[in-house]
Amino acid sequence: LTVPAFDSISHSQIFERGEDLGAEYDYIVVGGGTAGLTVADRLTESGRYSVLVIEIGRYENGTSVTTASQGIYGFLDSTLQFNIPSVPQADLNNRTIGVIVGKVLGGSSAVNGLQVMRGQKADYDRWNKYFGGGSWGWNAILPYFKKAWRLYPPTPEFVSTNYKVKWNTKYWGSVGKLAASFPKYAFPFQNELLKAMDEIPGVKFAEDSGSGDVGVWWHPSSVDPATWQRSFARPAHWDGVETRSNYDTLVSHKVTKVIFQGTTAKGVQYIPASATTLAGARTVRAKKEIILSAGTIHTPQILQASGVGPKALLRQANIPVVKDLPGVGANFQDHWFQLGAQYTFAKFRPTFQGPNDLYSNATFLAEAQAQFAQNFSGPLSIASGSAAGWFPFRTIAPDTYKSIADRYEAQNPAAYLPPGTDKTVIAGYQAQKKATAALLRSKDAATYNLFIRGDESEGGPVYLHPVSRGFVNINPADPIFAPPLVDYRALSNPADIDILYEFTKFTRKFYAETSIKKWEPVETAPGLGVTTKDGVAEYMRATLTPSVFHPVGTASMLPLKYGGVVDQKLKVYGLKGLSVADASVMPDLPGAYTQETAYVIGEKAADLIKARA
Ligand SMILES: Cc1cc2nc3c(=O)[nH]c(=O)nc-3n(C[C@H](O)[C@H](O)[C@H](O)COP(=O)(O)OP(=O)(O)OC[C@H]3O[C@@H](n4cnc5c(N)ncnc54)[C@H](O)[C@@H]3O)c2cc1C
Repeated sequence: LTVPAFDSISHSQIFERGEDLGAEYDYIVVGGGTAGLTVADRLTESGRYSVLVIEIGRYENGTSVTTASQGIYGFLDSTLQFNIPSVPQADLNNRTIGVIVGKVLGGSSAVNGLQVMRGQKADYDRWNKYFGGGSWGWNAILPYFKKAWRLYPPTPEFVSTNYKVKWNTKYWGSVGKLAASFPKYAFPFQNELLKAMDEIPGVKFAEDSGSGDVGVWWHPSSVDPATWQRSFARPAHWDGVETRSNYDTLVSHKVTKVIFQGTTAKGVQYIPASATTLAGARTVRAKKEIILSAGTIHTPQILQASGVGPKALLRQANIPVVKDLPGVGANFQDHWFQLGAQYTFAKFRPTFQGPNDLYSNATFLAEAQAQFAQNFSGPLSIASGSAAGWFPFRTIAPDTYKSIADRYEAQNPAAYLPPGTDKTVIAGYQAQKKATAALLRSKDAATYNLFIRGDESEGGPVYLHPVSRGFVNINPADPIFAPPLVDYRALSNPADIDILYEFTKFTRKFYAETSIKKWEPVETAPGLGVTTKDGVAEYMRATLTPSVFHPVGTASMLPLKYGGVVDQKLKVYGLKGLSVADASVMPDLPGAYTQETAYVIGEKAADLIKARA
């Protein structure tokens, strides 16, 4: 076997031809992404087990993945992503949304916006409660956050020049392979916005972005402070493991299905990523377990293509049923944005400059480049952001939150799910509905996120817990080669409109009634003329984007009676030798962006798998 010289970085043995692989490994990890590379690293550490990772994307270490500044270069390189057109969104004027996830060794962690944060304690405790207890609550998984991430505290200068910068190392480890570090600069107008947030009744600054609290916080980015390059799954969990002869990686190959003997997963079938037929398909066997880590969009596709999913769909696609599991592909969720309420500030200049000056002002950019070249300081030390507000629904809608939560809770759970939804999936939605209604009434879980950059124009909020539910299914006409059918079903539940109407009113109040008003905010969208709920709804239908690239939920960790796909040990129900470790197992969204949690799923999965080895 030859190891091609991909570049000077040493790493797991990498192959580009299926012919070069062994016939059998202890474990096969499908998808070398955020959680997948974490699992594979931990399983190979002891040398006791052999592991093969199969990744559809390529090995890439160019500037599009390594550049951390501005946090956009991975996103801008379309060769590193899937960009799947969604099903036209019936309640969004039939608009189609691009479903973007990573397709490269390192997965979405190689192309994401590098923002590092975790959900609230209440989120992880809720995941446990669906089972009536267990080992996924906040206290149980905090050690995995610490294991995964090493925090590099902000510089004294950053702390002294910015508003209420707080962090607490007790929520972080010091040995984790992933670096979480703070920029060395914040745009001064960001501080104006933060001061204004501090004036909102009931809002506090959290002691750390990882403390599991709501409020306002400064958060680090996944940036290695030694090089100021992106810290992600590949450098953290794959580079530097060249001494492990028990660890092989096949890139540029797509897993088409899991092969079963009865109900035991025995191996996988795979083809070159560019193949358009199964003519050259090969198989490789797993002695112990196959771990699906292909992400929320592709894990359900692989399960269904393998005969694990809702039986009616499988029959329609002529796929023999290995296990009728109605929850596979259901319960699809993402954070939403582009919710209107966008602002520019008439008095921004001449006092301030903002992130957009890096694109529009050559002198400003040249100065920033000189500062960055000197010691990684200045505006280019920022990835895509460093502070935001995370507010409970009752904070933003103190007069209406109860009635909105009550009305939502009283809904018939089947009324807003796709026709024909299995009764277990409906029961799961009912359980989630109860939990989400409680969340809407709670002080401890955020629903509204106002992400601020300190720019002349600021966008609207992010919606952290949409109640509409979508699905990701195989295309029955071509389960393997056609992209999956992704339907966000955004705004299919009218309770989302009730909630988003409150978002719009609150955002307006924030700009009109706090000290930020001195910079003369001007609402550019939807415009102050749009005041009624119907008017806001119409605007949402025309503009809302039902994704911030945080898809979850399509292989949910929920009880079987709630349409679950995996149990709390991440094993697929009713099958042997098959588990899932990626964002698809999150039963519902955390009230924060998802990468920290995806890594934690990988860390915990590895321990669970080793414990049953
Ligand atoms: C553009 C973008 C910006 C984001 N910004 C942020 C942010 O700033 N902060 C934050 O916290 N989160 C962010 N996220 C979300 C976060 O990165 C993801 O939640 C997380 O990385 C998902 O991890 P995963 O392991 O579930 O999937 P992934 O990391 O996506 O891994 C799945 C892997 O499986 C591979 N694969 C798929 N199908 C197959 C197949 N058939 N055979 C073989 N391999 C396959 C894929 O190529 C991929 O490498 C962002 C995501 C994106 C896409």
